[in-house]
Order: sequence, then C-alpha cells, then structure tokens
Amino acid sequence: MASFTADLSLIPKPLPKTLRKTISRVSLSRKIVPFNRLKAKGLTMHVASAVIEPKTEETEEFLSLGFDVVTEAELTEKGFLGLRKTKLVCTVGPACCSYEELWKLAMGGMNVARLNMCHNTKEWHQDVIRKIKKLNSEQGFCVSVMIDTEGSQIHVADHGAPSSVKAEDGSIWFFTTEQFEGCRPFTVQASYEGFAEGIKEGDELVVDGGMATFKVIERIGNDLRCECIDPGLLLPRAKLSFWRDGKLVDKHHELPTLSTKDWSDIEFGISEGVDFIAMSFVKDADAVNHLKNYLSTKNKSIKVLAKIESLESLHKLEEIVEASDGIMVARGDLGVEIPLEQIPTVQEDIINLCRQLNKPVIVASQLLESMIEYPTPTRAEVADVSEAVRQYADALMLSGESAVGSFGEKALSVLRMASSRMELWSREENHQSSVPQHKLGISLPDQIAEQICNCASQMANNLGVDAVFVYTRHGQMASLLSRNRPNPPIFAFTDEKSTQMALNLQWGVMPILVDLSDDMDDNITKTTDLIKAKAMLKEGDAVLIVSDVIPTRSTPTVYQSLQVKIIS
Ligand SMILES: Nc1ncnc2c1ncn2[C@@H]1O[C@H](COP(=O)(O)OP(=O)(O)OP(=O)(O)O)[C@@H](O)[C@H]1O
Ligand SMILES: CC(=O)C(=O)O
Ligand SMILES: [K+]
Ligand SMILES: [Mg+2]
Repeated sequence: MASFTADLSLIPKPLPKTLRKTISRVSLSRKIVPFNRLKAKGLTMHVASAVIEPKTEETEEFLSLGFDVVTEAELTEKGFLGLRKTKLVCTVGPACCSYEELWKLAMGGMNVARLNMCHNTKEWHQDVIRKIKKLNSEQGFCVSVMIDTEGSQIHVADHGAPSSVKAEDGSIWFFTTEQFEGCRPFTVQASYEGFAEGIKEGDELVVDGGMATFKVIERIGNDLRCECIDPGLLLPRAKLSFWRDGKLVDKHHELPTLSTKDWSDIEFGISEGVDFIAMSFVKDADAVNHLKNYLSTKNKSIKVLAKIESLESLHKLEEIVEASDGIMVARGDLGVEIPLEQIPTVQEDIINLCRQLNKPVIVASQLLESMIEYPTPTRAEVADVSEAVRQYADALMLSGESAVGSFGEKALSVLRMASSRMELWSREENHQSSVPQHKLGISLPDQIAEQICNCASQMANNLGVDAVFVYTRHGQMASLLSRNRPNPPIFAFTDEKSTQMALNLQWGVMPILVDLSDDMDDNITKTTDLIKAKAMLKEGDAVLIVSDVIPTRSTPTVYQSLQVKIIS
C-alpha cells in the first residue's frame, strides 16, 4: 500500500539559520513536489530537517577518507557557496610533467589530468600517470586521469624543420606520404597514405583551419603538387583538410575511429587504471558502443568520452551523446572542419544537448592560447572562458597552455577565477536556468530518481540550504542533481572509487569516497560527522539529503532530507 508524507513537523526547533528566513517557502515547495502522482505506485516521500551537531569522538575514523584537499581548503576559506562548480582539465606535457609541477596544478584546482596519446612515449605517459596516482594517495588530492586517443587524423608528419616553416604566397610545395630521411625543401610529409585519394586539381588544401591555404595543381600518385594561395605558417603536426567548391571533402569516413595504435593505447590505459578515455574523431554511436562494450567485457568502469571534432560527428551528435559517458567540444579540430564563426553557437548547442541528455561536457582548445607565451590572457580569451561557464559547461580544458606553455599554473588560476566570478554572477543575477524539460527516465525507478533530483535542486535553491548531500553507488543521482545546476554544492558520497573519479568531471559535484552501509541513517550520521569534523559544517548549517538507498530506520532529527522509498 502506498504512503505519502511531507511532514514539516519534523523540522526541529529552533530552526536552522538558513531555514528561518525561508520557512514560509517550505510549504510552497511541498506544492511543487509531484510525488502524490506516484502514490499509487507505492512510494513514500519524507521531508525532514535538522541542526548539525558538534564534532564527536567517533568521527576521527572518517578523517582519512577520500575528500580532495583542495576542495576542503576552498570550502574552509570560502564557504559552501564559494566553492567552484566548473571543473578544470589540464593537458599534461613536457612543461608540467614533474612531480612538483603536477602538484602545483593539483593545488591550483586541476580536477582531471589529460594525456594526449598523439605525443610522447608510453613510458612517459606511464610515469605521469603514476605520479598523479601518487599525489592522490600521498597528498590527498583527487585528480582523475584521462587519456585522449590519437585517432586517425590527417596532419603534417614532417615539414623538414623542428618548429614552423613559412609558406610564401605563390610558392610551390609537394605534399607526400613518402617517408624519407633528412630535409627536402618545400616538401611536407602527410600522416595518412590515402591522403591524396579522391583529391582533384583545383581542390584547396587548408592547413590548421586557415593558417595557410594551398591550391592543388597536380596529383602525382600519392603526391600533390600545390601552390600556396594564402601564405602562413606550417607548424609541426598541423592539421590538413581539403575543400572543394566551398565544402569540406570528408576524408574521415575512410579512416577507422580507433587505429591499431589507439587500441594499444587503450590497453595501456586499462592497465594503468585511467578513469576516462576520450575518443578522437568519433563518427557515430557505433564507435562509442564498440569501445564501451569492449571495456565492459574487461569488467572496467572506465568512462568513454566522445570528442566532437568533425563535421560528421555534428551530423550524428544526438546518437553520439546518447551513447557516450560524456562529450568534449574539441574546438581545435572542429575549427578545421566548420567555419570558425559557427563554433560559438555549435558549442552552446552541444552543451545544451549534453545537459538535456545528462552527459558531462568539456569545452576544449584555445581557451587561453596566448598564455602559452604570455603571462596574461587577452580580454577576448577571458570572455570566451566566461561564456563557456555561463553556458554551464561541466568542465574547461587547458591544452598547450599547460602542456607546453610557460605559464600553465597561471592559466589554471585564470580559469579558476573566471569560473568562480561567472558562477557567482549567474547566481546573483538569478540566471539559473530552470530544470531541464527533457525527461530522461524510462523505467519507473529512473523516472523517480530524475524527479527527486529535479525537485531537490529546486528545493535547495528555494530554501537556500548550504549543501546537498547525495548517497550514490554509480553516480546517477549525483549526476541528475548536477544536471539541474543547483546553487549549493553537491557532496556525493560513494563507496565506489570509479564513481568518485568519474564524478570529478561533473559540474558542482564534490565526490567523496566513504564506506556506505545499507543503513541510510548510519551513512548520514557518518558522513555529516566527517564533514563536521573537518570543520566544514557548523551548527545551524542546513543540508538537503538525497539518496537512492532505502533507509532502515527513521531518525528525523539529524538532517534535512528528501527521500523516496519504493514499497514492494
Ligand atoms: N605529452 C606531450 N608531449 C609533448 N608535447 C605535448 C604533449 N601533450 C601536448 N603537447 C603539446 O601541446 C600542444 C597542445 O596539446 P594538445 O594535446 O591539446 O593538442 P591538440 O592538437 O589540441 O589535441 P589533438 O591532437 O587531440 O587534437 C600540442 O601541439 C603539443 O605540441
Ligand atoms: C582537443 C582536441 O582534440 C581538439 O581541440 O581538436
Ligand atoms: K588526441
Ligand atoms: Mg583534436
């Protein structure tokens, strides 16, 4: 038999400080909770509230549990609302690969370290991954590791100089797939054998999305003889694309999404225990499913992120987002395949779709490009970063700025400050967009989880609670809360290490590793004690508690929570 309660008498007296101001809205919030519709399905809803108690002796055992030291410091300094919600990803390269440099990035708020498998050796990557794991275990950080596959891209393999070479207007160049020793002037080696296939005289060869442009004069076997018609620089690994009558000549469809090298890198990632694999040049959902299936046969809970960086991936965006565990808006390569002026709107569309479908999304490439060389960003770069934050991207990524730049740590602090500022502004200006209308859940339990999280987020904002606590094994509830972008931070307690590491990428979620029991009251007591013992919660603070774990007994005096129970 179904039961439905929204028992406001359980709110303790005296009321927590934050509730005193908003208590009249508690009854209002009851109206917006639509659980009575689910009554017949056998659900119980239970609303309660309480004051957090002072530290106890028992809490000591939780002090060593997994809570990121940087988040902890930020929380102590700035309070719950001051916590940064937007997550930060740093590409690790030669400029930041020592233990000390990685420590500085971790201290600077790096949530995820990205390793681009296009560069360097496996030994180098292994060394970096192990250093990050050591930082986590010895220094109390919680930095996830992402590898990014090389994918099959067409780029400059060698242009005969260690750095850039200039292509002058009217100069004649050979683009070849032939491998040769030494340097041949005006000759560029391309990375892919089938590079010239299907290419005709008159086609345009565009370097790095417009850095330089050549006209194909003649095709000689696998070689192309070209004339430079728009002068510019040829950088190492510059990206190459072909255009005919103003349209991109799609060459990606000829190439496999995962090459033999990529599979070998994936095996490496599995054996090193990485948390994310970002797939370059994803063409469709099949490619993502293929890798996900492979990982599940290996019993690995590594998350698969699809990189949107080709025209083709934009055509199949929805199925790719559905299939993946998250998305990267890889604006570098995307800018090679679509006109640059389309990037801002495409970015916003991708972010919105990801939020609708509840997948975390990273905005990547050239966020602070000038900081590779200079210690301050341009105003335009800060505006770009702020715009991605305003659009509610889950994460921002540094590429060359951290990998090879001279001011990686400073670039990270620019991301940190710009995100915090924009988050505050969005909140103050009440730009909080409403709960996403798109309904995700198909099964009843999924629908319930989604509705609880939507309502909990709204309640959290209306009541002005200090934090949301969520108890979750696989991260689903935490992610559904994050999807609503609520004002208070979401503390996600999980007993799965892989869930903790995956949640690192999600907007506003602070993942914490604890032992969870089936006894919810016990879990709640333990975890509030943990946070309290770290002096991060104080008397009078209010938290909203959400869980998908069924409580075994009722102790309504120690928390303010929203719980749903399915009675079988
Ligand atoms: N592990 C590394 N070793 C050496 N250089 C690196 C490494 N990682 C990145 N870099 C350098 O930093 C620059 C930017 O890095 P990033 O990996 O973001 O390149 P990208 O071209 O944007 O990515 P992708 O190849 O996935 O499109 C690269 O051009 C490269 O010079
Ligand atoms: C990050 C990446 O792969 C790109 O921007 O192309
Ligand atoms: K890559
Ligand atoms: Mg790319």
